[in-house]
Amino acid sequence: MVALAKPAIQQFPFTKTSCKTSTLFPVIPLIDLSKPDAKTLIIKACEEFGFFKVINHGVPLEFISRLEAEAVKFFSLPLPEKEQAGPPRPFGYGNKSIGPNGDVGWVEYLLFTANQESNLQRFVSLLGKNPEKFRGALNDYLSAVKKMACEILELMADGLKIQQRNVFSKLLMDEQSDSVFRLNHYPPCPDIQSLNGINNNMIGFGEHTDPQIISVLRSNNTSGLQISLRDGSWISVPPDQNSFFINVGDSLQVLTNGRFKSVRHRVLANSSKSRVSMIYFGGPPLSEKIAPLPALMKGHEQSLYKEFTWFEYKKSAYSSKLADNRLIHFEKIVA
Ligand SMILES: C=C1C[C@]23C[C@@]1(O)CC[C@H]2[C@@]12CC[C@H](O)[C@@](C)(C(=O)O1)[C@H]2[C@@H]3C(=O)O
Ligand SMILES: O=C(O)CCC(=O)C(=O)O
Ligand SMILES: [Fe+2]
Repeated sequence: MVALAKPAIQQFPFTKTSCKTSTLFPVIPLIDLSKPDAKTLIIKACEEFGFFKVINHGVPLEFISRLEAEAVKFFSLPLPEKEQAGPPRPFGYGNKSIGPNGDVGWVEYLLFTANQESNLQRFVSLLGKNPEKFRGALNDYLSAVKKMACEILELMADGLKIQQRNVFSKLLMDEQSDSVFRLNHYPPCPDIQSLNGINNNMIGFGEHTDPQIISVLRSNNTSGLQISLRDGSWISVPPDQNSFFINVGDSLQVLTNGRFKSVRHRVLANSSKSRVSMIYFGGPPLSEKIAPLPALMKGHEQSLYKEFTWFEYKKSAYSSKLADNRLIHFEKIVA
């Protein structure tokens, strides 16, 4: 008997619209970095959502549009040309396959190290006709976004009443910081409305938490990003091309002994518009011990986590599937 191959589109994961979605529409916390109440609101947002939107961020809009234009130019190249910049392990072009463990999404992407000195030498020359332009746009964007991420981390330390203001930001500022940058392109998804007579949403990027300390996300004006609330329901994040969205990562959850929660998020493909996003994942040096900060431990408070380095966490993360709860292996069993 000849087995019929599934139509290509059915090999992708879907969510049905009947999936639990929130009916209360809580508003995504909005932080104006120029206002004095920013640090208090950031703490509240990190505790309640692990996610917030930032305005008055200081990143020149010209840096954003220049990098977006370079990304769009690259993703418009014929597939064989883009594939010359792959595979994405550890850095380069990837298409549909996400990570090393069989996850797939309706997405193509470029992964870079965010360490600008070592960046790009190897594959920048493959990034289209004018790699210098790409490199310049990337470096300007990365410097400005890293500065903003550090400012936010310092406001967090301040808001948590930690004396050492740079306790988090120094991890990103370290020359050995293991930070990553990603450009994602979600092409418009073919019409899948009527598959099986149910409303389906194609998964662009499956649900997950980010393993690092902090992620700084910017997208064009196409919707798709959703975050999961504490009750497990999903809410859509209205896109805003002039703002940034901040995710608490797993490592920040541990550094705050669970006071901040890393946010579960995903991207649904859009049926008519393409989405382009750029995300800076601020991570510590590989040798850094990730453990609750002593300054945050009250009285006899115990660490909720076993001791580990970022290298150990990353190794474990990269052997997991996208949707897995990666922190569970590092939680202490408290009697
Ligand atoms: C399935 C995977 C992709 C990922 C590595 C992993 O094994 C689990 C974590 C994933 C993630 C999510 C946030 C970032 O996009 C990313 C670059 C990261 O650091 O962890 C991806 C990894 C990836 O795409 O390689
Ligand atoms: O592309 C997006 O908007 C989010 C992607 C994401 O969560 C990731 O790359 O880790
Ligand atoms: Fe993510």
